[in-house]
Amino acid sequence: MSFEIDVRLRRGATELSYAFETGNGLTALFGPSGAGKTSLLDAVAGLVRPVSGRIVVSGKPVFDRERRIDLRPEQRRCGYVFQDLRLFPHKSVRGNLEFGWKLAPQDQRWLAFETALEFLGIGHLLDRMPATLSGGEAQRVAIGRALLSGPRFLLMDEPLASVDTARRGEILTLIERVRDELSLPILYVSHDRAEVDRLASRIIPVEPAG
Ligand SMILES: Nc1ncnc2c1ncn2[C@@H]1O[C@H](COP(=O)(O)OP(=O)(O)OP(=O)(O)O)[C@@H](O)[C@H]1O
Repeated sequence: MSFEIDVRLRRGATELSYAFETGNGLTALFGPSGAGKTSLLDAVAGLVRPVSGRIVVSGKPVFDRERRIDLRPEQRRCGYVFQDLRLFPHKSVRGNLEFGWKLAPQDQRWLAFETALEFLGIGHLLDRMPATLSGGEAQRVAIGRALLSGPRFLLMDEPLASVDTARRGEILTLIERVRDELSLPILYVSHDRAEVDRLASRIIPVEPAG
């Protein structure tokens, strides 16, 4: 199993619950705005603490309320590509990538810096600042920063949201390569049915609470 999830979260007045297990590959969380997709990614990353339940990734419990397990985000080794990318605006592309790279202890790095540049096609962007990048370029840098942190699994929140239509195919192909060539378990959020049909080996519907 890649992700074994059975948790309840509280977000403001809203209670959200999720229960599913996934195999390898890319699992899509699919549902309307406000249904609780990002909240679940945040809980898997360790940024939101569930009120109860457990989250296991590739056999390792990262949260288990009953067993009092709650690993810190950096102990979970997750690569998170945020919906709004969150590149550091004051750092160059190189600086952003190096930030991811430095997060990983040496023995947990499985992707060389040069290989990441080649894989993502971003070598020519190293000295650019994030504000000067197109949506697709910024997305590739955000994926690079996540991969360079030596993750055991990836969380991707609407990675096509800030990419214009002309470039979507390019990023979709890149995500397929991440899925197939790096064999990392991926939890992927989208509300675009065609996108999840193309990418996902499993689709988990997330419905609004109540
Ligand atoms: N920090 C917060 N405080 C209070 N309520 C929150 C908070 N974050 C999210 N919520 C609420 O929790 C619910 C789930 O939000 P979440 O962002 O997880 O949904 P989503 O499915 O990812 O939506 P979208 O597709 O619009 O990103 C919503 O009702 C939202 O208003």
